[in-house]
Amino acid sequence: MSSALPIKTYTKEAEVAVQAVLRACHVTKSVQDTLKVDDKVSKPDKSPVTIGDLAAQALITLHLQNAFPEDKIVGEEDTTELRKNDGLRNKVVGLVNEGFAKGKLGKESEGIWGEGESFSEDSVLTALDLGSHTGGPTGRSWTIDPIDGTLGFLRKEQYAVCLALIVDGIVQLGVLACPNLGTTAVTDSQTGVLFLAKKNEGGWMRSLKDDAKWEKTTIPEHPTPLRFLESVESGHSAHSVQARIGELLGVQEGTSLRMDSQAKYGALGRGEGGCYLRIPTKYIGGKDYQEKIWDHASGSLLISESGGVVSDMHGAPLDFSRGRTLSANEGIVAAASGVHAKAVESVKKAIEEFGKKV
Ligand SMILES: Nc1ncnc2c1ncn2[C@@H]1O[C@H](COP(=O)(O)OS(=O)(=O)O)[C@@H](OP(=O)(O)O)[C@H]1O
Ligand SMILES: [Mg+2]
Ligand SMILES: [Mg+2]
Ligand SMILES: [Mg+2]
Repeated sequence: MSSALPIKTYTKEAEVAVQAVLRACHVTKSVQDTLKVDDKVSKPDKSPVTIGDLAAQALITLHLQNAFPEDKIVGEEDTTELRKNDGLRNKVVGLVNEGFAKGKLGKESEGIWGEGESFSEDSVLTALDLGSHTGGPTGRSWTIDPIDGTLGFLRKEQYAVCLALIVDGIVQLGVLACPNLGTTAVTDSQTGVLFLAKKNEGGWMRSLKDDAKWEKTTIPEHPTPLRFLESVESGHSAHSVQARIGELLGVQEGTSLRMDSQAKYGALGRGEGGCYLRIPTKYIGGKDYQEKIWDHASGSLLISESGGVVSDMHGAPLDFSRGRTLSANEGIVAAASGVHAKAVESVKKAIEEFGKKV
């Protein structure tokens, strides 16, 4: 198992969450290396889902179900595609069982729950169906994004396996694994990084590859050079507005770091960049979109626990108590403490310039 966890409360939850995410990464890594055309389908909203997303969510849920049977699950994926596609279903069940196969994970899995267990098709489907909980302001629920940045995963670029515990609407614990992120910089050799955050206790990271020591994550007050982090997909955030915000903030031209997934929060959390912007495309004529809680729970906690500030684009705190989406919020501004206020101000100015009042 992973080296002793650095936190004092919610330790069992963190241990189970880290184990589940490590197993899920084992599966997503092997899927990313060998993905075939028919291992991917389109969901009704036209976004892609792969056998890796489905297997990882089932596998994480099986861990949670075993350790915390009363807890609710808010997962991105469901069984719609699997129930109508035999080939996909068989592959996903096979992958879940590969994830649990004895010895597969090496030293890290020795003696942990589930090693060598085998799960039936029924238990895999039931586990995935558990993810349909509505969330909300009371009780304990886990939110899972089994592959965040599926488009990046398909391009063999950045993606993240994300799991967070929300108690009475507040994110208490976040685990974020970025299998293709360099350990010291976004651009270094890609060994993968595991991030952990616990409300009021801090943020940490360690290499995903080995059982390395946890190091604290910290965001300097004024990172230099100031760069901003943004999505790769132009359909997911308004790049043109973000470029203007960058100018207003004094970001040098050509220094934005584009990467898929909550890997952006991971990079920011350890001091790279300085400002993560997510301005909705509706401000440049795109469709309205509500952010999903699984896309921000782990990452936003990592930022606030590493000395940064996270809000929506108007400066309001993110409200995870509203259900499956951040329906009380619009867009995201996550930044170093010395940058955040000016970033929110610049958002307002840039949006006004783009002709829409906020
Ligand atoms: N229209 C629109 N606007 C904003 N956000 C959207 C939109 N459509 C999808 N999504 C969500 O974006 C998640 C991945 O986006 P990222 O910005 O992290 O990465 S990317 O570079 O855009 O791929 C992606 O997460 P995954 O589905 O887990 O890949 C979606 O939840
Ligand atoms: Mg998706
Ligand atoms: Mg996502
Ligand atoms: Mg996803």
